[in-house]
Amino acid sequence: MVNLSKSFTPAAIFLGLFIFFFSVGIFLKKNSKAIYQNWLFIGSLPTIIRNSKRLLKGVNGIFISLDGRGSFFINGPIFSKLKYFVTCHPKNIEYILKTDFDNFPKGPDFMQIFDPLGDGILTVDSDAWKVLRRMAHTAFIASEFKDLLSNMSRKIAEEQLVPLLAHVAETGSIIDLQEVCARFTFDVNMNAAFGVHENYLSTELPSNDFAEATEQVQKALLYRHILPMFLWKLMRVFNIGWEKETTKALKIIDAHIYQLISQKRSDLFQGIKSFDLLSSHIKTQAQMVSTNISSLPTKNDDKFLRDTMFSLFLAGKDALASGLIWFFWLVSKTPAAEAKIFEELKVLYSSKKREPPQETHGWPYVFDARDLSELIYLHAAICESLRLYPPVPLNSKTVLKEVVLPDGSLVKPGMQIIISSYAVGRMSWIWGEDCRKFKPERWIDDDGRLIRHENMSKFVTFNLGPRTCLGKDMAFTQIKAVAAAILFNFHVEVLGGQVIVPKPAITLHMENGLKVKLRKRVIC
Ligand code: HEM
Repeated sequence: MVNLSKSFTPAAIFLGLFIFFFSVGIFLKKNSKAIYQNWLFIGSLPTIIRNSKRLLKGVNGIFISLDGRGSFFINGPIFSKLKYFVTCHPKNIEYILKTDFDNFPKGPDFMQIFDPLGDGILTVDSDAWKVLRRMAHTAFIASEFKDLLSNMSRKIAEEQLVPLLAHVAETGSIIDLQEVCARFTFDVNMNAAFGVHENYLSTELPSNDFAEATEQVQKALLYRHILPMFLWKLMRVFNIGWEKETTKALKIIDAHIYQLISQKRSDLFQGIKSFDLLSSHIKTQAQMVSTNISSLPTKNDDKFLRDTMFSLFLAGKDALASGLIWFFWLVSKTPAAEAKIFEELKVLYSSKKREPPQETHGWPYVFDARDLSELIYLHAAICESLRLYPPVPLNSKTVLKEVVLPDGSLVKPGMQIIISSYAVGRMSWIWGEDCRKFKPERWIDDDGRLIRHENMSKFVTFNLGPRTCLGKDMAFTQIKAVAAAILFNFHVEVLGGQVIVPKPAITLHMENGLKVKLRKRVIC
């Protein structure tokens, strides 16, 4: 079994500062009864650092103790800019993400933390974002792109995923399903973004420099969120710790992406047709430049394409892998839900079997993603798992103008707003007393139709408003394809005794992976 998560050691400078700040904090403790501790001078830095591994549960615990208030403030050190307003209140969230959208940009600090992504769609605000959003939207809604996605997910499931899992089942070995999902989404997103097939998911579980460099960058992004900016910038200047590793990783990433752009330009020049996101962006960029529609970020240079494509690639890859792994875990713990998903797939399988011309439907059977789009219970189960384990559990915004939010909280310029989608799904006053239960039925009405909580502010997994996730349809297509390929062909047995906890990261992964054994299913 390959384990991609290499250990990550914070630099000594960080430890030294932490011990110093923590001791001073004990001495100057302001309010020992506070649920979360705010220390004079150093604010909540020790608490944040100490709890960084359990940040989500910690924040969730605070919300539970606030008994329906849904918001709280938390201070950073006075010498830093860390002043947070944390909320899971649906009305606040709707106001911030939708109603008063322009007042809550991501802000310059976000851009600095995420500078490995350059001026891509995930980092920029205002006019620059609008141009990128338009370009990406054009690419995502193209029917050729949608076809590319369903054909490719079927191909990867048929030629890589199922053969790998069949091998695991035959040999009786144990596999980390989280790693399998990560490799699947890497291949899918390389195809979708760049139109290339890396074969990262294959029986040999090969290494891949680009995949590993990407993972390194994501780790750095997490620590940049936790530490004061001056500290990680200092580490970058002195080229130490994870900043040193990040610089190395970025060289690998840049070299690979620039090579892919150059190859794509040459293919397009030769008239070779492709419908991936890079091809679409190269074409739109050329049109915009030639018609002078906008000179903003659409300069005809490769740096623009590098930033755009790396951002799109990252936006999809990790969220998708995270969505998949929590889904499998929740389903494995809920046999009744698993049985209903299987029954639904069996009905679909039988209807396909009757269709002329007869195909050879022996084991394994891989569904066409387009056929899966109508399955109600599967869709509901995916929504339910995304509610409990939103792949992007925290979202941050800044404040331009002082404003009173719907719950009465006053937020001021300079404050950082943290929206906890993780907590939204776990509050009884939002989702009812059984909010912690995995219950796909809550998404289905009495007539057996899907309830579209997706459009309401209590389901913020894909964001709300103008910056709603552009890959939502793609996410459902891919999760359904993998769920059907695995659950229809295999019994998944999650090994007992595993500690399943979220890993500290920007996206919600499992700290220790998910070790499983597989058995072939008999389909009759
Ligand atoms: C289960 C899977 C996914 C979830 C839960 C998810 C969730 C989100 C969330 C919460 C945001 C807002 C982030 C922010 O404002 O900082 C976002 C933005 C975005 N997502 Fe997804 N995402 C998923 C999959 C995908 C996929 C497969 C793609 C395809 C590339 C994608 C593309 C994007 C893009 C381009 C944005 C930026 C939108 C903008 O700022 O205008 N996402 N997503």
